[in-house]
Amino acid sequence: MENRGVKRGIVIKDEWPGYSLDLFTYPEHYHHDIENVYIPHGVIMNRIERLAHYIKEDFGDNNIMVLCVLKGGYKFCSDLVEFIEVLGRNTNRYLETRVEFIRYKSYLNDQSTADLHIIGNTDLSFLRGKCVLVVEAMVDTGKTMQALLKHVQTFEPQMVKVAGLLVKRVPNMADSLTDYVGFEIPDHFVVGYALDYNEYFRDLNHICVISKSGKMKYKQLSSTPGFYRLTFSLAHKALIVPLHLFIRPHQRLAAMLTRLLPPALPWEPTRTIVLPVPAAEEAERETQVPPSEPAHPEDAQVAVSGAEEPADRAPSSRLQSHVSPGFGGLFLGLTEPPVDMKKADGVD
Ligand SMILES: O=P(O)(O)OC[C@H]1O[C@H](OP(=O)(O)OP(=O)(O)O)[C@H](O)[C@@H]1O
Ligand SMILES: Nc1nc2[nH]cnc2c(=O)[nH]1
Repeated sequence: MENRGVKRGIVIKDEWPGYSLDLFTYPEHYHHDIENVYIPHGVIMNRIERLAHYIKEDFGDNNIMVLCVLKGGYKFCSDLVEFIEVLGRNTNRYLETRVEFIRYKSYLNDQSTADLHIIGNTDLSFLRGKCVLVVEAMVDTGKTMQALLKHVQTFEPQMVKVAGLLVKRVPNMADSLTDYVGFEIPDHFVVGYALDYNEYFRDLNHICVISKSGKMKYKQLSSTPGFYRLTFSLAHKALIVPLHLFIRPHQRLAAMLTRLLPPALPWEPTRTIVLPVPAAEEAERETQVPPSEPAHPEDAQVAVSGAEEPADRAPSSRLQSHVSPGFGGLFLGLTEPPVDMKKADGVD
């Protein structure tokens, strides 16, 4: 099979207006949140089938170690692997596929942030000596893919290829990172087919351009501005350390004073605490690349803005919101969770 079009994929021109929403079915609740159907689900599927052919040709008789980049890549990966397996069943050359996952996160709203996190297991030693296919839904600035490929190479795989469903046409475009491209698209923020905007729209089957009102509706405010956060954190440390040393032995007095003092400061940076991760869940621990702040910004956003917490987050990240110890507790260094939370977590 001729591999023309595989490096750039189907090139969608800047002028492409997408299809009118009236022509397709989609979840009704997103009616005002998307501009158009940019790439219909059927077209996505057919393109993926074609990519499966290219990949099968290139990998020859080598088994494929698939590394799926979550969360955005989960639908693409699932459909791509399915097509590769179907091809295998219909020929006398069946390739074994094994699928592993890695989760990267860097976007808040429609902006790439300075914090690029690997969430979960960072040990990819299962890649050693293997023919690896990295599967990613979107290559935009290329920051995620560059970091991932650097990390992957440290585990000395035999070969690494990258399948990107969408590659964005932006200045300093990252097209050299991908070997198999579904579509090259203009610089629009697209959602659907597992691509999200603050965790919304992953359940949309088509790829669509998000509307202005959709952005407004699901926007998350950045947590306390950096300046206040830094000042607060320094002041907090300067006061807490000496106070903690003196008052900590008098727990009862401290608790009583806490009840008398006013609740949290209006600009308190976070109402989220990180619970200790039990040994069995150690593999779920969160790591940052490069190391910066310990908590995931997304989690702070949700807690501060009071937005609905995505259902999938709480159990995996072991983060739970609770009413903070407030002004008094802050200055007295009381950071234990309230009684009801301790019960919920089985702490005596
Ligand atoms: O090329 P880049 O500019 O780095 O952007 C690409 C990344 O952005 C999205 O992930 P996101 O950080 O939103 O996390 P998610 O996959 O969990 O939605 C997408 O799924 C890619 O992984
Ligand atoms: N959902 C979504 N995530 C992205 N990450 C980088 N670019 C995009 C985009 O256009 N849409």
